Amino acid sequence: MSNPDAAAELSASDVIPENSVLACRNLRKFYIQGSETLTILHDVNLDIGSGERISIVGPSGAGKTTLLHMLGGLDVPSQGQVLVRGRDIAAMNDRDRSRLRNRELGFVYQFHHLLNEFSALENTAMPLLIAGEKKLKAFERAAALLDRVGLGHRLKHRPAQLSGGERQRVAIARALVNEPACVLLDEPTGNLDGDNAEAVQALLLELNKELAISLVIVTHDLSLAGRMDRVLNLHDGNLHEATA
Ligand SMILES: Nc1ncnc2c1ncn2[C@@H]1O[C@H](COP(=O)(O)OP(=O)(O)OP(=O)(O)O)[C@@H](O)[C@H]1O
Repeated sequence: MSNPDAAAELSASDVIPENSVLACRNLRKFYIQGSETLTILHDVNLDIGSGERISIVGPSGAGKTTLLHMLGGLDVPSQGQVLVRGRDIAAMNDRDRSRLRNRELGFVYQFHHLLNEFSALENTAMPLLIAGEKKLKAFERAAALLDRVGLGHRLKHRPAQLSGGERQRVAIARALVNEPACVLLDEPTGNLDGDNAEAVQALLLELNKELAISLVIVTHDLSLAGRMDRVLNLHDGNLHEATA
């Protein structure tokens, strides 16, 4: 039975909403450099609901990528919790963290990070193959997703044989292939020209609607940021709702 006194001691920020796919509580990140402590994130609290789209903006060096890496379990916080569907990814061992990351999260970076020696199809199927899915099923699902992002005619092309916009669409297909709850994107349009950036933005919004996948986008592109449900500004190590 739950203890009502213990529950009363919880502050509002301790409560994780029921539809939370990704949350952090009292997140801090600092680096010790000699006798100095460089604090990047002071006390960040965040809740991302199912299908919700948020963008994180802020000046260069504010700690946006640091925060994204922490939310995705790619880096560990100095203090605080990162909760993926209510489970603290920061407190897990490497193996459990990788598993949870592979199952629940997808990643898209400014530079596509595709493997040059593999085709678009193989790159897209990779997270499923790593998770132990059978080859045939992994390739079927990857082909369907590549078709969905408009690259059904480029399955066998390697990254060097694709345009920048096409490479980014492969990276998006790869991020979605394991049907994650949330995709974390770091400047997904930062390396694209206007038309390609616009096409990738539109694609992300369509996929978010279709698949109810939450999106967390770090960007300097205010047009992309403005198309999210919430825009959060990272400033002086804290997140603030940006006012329109
Ligand atoms: N390993 C490290 N040791 C010390 N300082 C670090 C380390 N990694 C990052 N930093 C510092 O943390 C700060 C935040 O970096 P981060 O890349 O998160 O910023 P950002 O907001 O994403 O910047 P940009 O918009 O330019 O990409 C920077 O000042 C950086 O120098």
